[in-house]
Amino acid sequence: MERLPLIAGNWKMYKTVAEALDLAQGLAKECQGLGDREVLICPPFTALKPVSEVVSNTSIQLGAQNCYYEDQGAFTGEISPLMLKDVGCRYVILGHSERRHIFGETDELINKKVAAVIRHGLRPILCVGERLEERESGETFQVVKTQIDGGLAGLEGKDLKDLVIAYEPVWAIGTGKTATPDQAQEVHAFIRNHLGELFGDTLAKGLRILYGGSVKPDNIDSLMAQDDIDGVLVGGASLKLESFVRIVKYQG
Ligand SMILES: O=C(CO)COP(=O)(O)O
Repeated sequence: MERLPLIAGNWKMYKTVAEALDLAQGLAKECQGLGDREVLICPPFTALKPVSEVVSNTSIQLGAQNCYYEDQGAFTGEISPLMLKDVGCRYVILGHSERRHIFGETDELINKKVAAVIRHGLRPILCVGERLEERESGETFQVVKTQIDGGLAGLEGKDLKDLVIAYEPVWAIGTGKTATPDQAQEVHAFIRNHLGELFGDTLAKGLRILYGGSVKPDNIDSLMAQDDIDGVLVGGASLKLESFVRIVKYQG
């Protein structure tokens, strides 16, 4: 099944509104006419609305980096899926390893967020990935399986047609150590196979699985050449116009 490649930038806690607008405007110009891939940017909450105005008439999609699972209420400091939709978001990154490990998010909490995002017609990007010590002790597949089973608990195949999974080995994030294309492909194939066991092969073959962790202009082409790598989730290299444009315009 044809899967439209998705090249996503996770801007993390970087960029003022003025800086975000500047980058979004540059990207809008550079990404014209790219019909065979989808480009997504995920700015911080404060820049979503202004950036949305820049990208709304372009092919660039807008996403958020997190959200809460209730629609509204006394949840100081939180943002709901409803609010994200209101400012033009189509995607929401959930369960990023920084949310799991710095902010203590559990599979159970992430599962509630995934369900809420789907309920509102937004597309979740569920992040999974092992830590270095887990890889070294041979637990990679088990960790990834547990995160997928936990994150998708209670959901049915019919809810998941717009689900995106991002495999981001924690040891490769922000470290300059990319998983080799073969290492990434091995885990992506495992994830697709496991999704097939849970929801059937037809669905699993249509879902996009992104790789994240030190994706750069010099490794994008070999990553995208792998059968089960359907796109990337880029941190550091998505913050500069030149490097992100090179990644968006991967050869393959
Ligand atoms: O966490 C990431 C994307 O979500 C990856 O970050 P880096 O590309 O900076 O390693």
